[in-house]
Amino acid sequence: MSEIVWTIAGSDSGGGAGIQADLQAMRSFGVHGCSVITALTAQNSLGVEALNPVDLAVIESQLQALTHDLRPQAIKIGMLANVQQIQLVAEHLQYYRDNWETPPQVVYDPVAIASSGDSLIEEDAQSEIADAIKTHLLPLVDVITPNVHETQMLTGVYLIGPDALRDAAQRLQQWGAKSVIIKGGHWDYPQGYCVDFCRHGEQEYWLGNESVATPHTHGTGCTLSSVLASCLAKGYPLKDAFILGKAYINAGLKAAKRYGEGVGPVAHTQFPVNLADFPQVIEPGSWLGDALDFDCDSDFNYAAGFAPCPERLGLYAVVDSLDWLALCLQNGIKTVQLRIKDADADNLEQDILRAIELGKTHQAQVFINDHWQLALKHGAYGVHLGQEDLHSANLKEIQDAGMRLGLSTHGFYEMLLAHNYRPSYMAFGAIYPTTTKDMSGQIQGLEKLRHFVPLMQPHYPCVAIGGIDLMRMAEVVETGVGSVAVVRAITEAADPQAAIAELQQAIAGESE
Ligand SMILES: Cc1ncc(COP(=O)(O)OP(=O)(O)O)c(N)n1
Ligand SMILES: Cc1nc(C(=O)O)sc1CCOP(=O)(O)O
Ligand SMILES: [Mg+2]
Repeated sequence: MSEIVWTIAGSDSGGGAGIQADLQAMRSFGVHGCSVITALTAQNSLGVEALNPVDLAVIESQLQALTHDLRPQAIKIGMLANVQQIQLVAEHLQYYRDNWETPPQVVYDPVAIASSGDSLIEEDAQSEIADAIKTHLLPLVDVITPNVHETQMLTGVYLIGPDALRDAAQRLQQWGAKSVIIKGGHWDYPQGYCVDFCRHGEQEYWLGNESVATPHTHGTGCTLSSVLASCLAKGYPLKDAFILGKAYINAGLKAAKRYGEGVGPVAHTQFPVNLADFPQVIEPGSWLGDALDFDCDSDFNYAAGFAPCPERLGLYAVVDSLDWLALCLQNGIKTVQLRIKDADADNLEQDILRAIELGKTHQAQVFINDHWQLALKHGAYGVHLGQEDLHSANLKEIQDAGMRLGLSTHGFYEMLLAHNYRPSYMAFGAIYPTTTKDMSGQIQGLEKLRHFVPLMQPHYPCVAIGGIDLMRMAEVVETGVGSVAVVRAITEAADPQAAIAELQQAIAGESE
């Protein structure tokens, strides 16, 4: 646990929200949480009995103490009770931005209304508070996470449908927030579903799942923003943090219990491990996409459920020529991919045809990268596609031909997007830095592989790829992954035949 995250928020005497929820969520994600308390709310499960903002000097002293020693990678901001508190926190954020070598990422949950329906800001100052948030705080915020009421309060946009959410998010971005996550917990659109929206720069992400039927939802907003801050502190991209936040909340709602006579707290569990807790990535063409009126490319041929391949693919060689492919097959590798990146290569079709024939001769699984039309034309065992290919390839034809489909993923969001298609296998990369391909910003590491494998391997053969060599094979195979794909470990080996034998042995030895 080396990352530090601060929460600047109110204390909830009832123990379900505010600082009390934030620190529990941070612990679940393995970061060290520090607190700056802005208000001592007197709350229980029935409502807010008193607000009690903390003096500015007391907030200042907490911030100073943490600044002197425990500098954070991310800050979660929750309840700020008045305009003066907003200004003070904004001054500090500006200072960190101007003076620290690596300023923290800032996640702001603009807490205004508790789940009991009670206001958490000084009510007679609502409009000044909204103005101060827009003027002082939003320009310093990386992610703002309002619920439907808070979005309407801040933007004046009435959230009647997806376009209204887009419009509201853009307004919040115009005031300075880099990214916006609008929580759909109170939205109930489509009925019985919980849909959340993220606008990150110009990019949009929509996640949805059936609403969890429980009245015990106290602290969900605080918890989500704390998970986001924790994941950002650990270097996760926002779209992955968004997925994990939703999954953690879903698990917490399912496990939530009654404490007191009113709204109980969302439970705090662990880093999400059950696929059933994860949300669905909503895409155009899907049922939820249609319900939300998403535009769909007319030539998009959505298909899900592809022919199976062996549960464990073992050593998987990815090569760029017929000669390498033949050498791998002759040396006993049973899964090989022909990855020719030059679409105008001489003899491209001829090489693909020959690769498919060689695969049949050796009773091996030969996958063709990218060139799905030629793979279809010549009856390949399978194709390997990237996520960017999903809307251009004719998935229906690939499925109808009984051809296997392998899909690349880079992180939790792409993993769930790939899951929508029920492919024949799923690849996770890049596990380590590699020089074969520019994978900057997409290095997953072993810790994430350890999460991906138990989530997906019960459903698909899983493949680890990127920077893997003989030295690293043992720790990769230890994650339980059933297949390891390599390029340079074979093609740049001094003795490729010996390297293949050693790699095969390392996989077999470790998975025994
Ligand atoms: C087994 C395996 N995993 C991932 C990839 C990468 O595929 P993609 O994202 O389509 O990128 P390119 O290989 O086309 O550069 C792969 N080829 N094989
Ligand atoms: C082709 C490829 N795809 C990756 C992904 O993560 O999607 S990593 C990668 C390169 C793998 O090469 P090497 O074994 O030489 O590191
Ligand atoms: Mg590709």
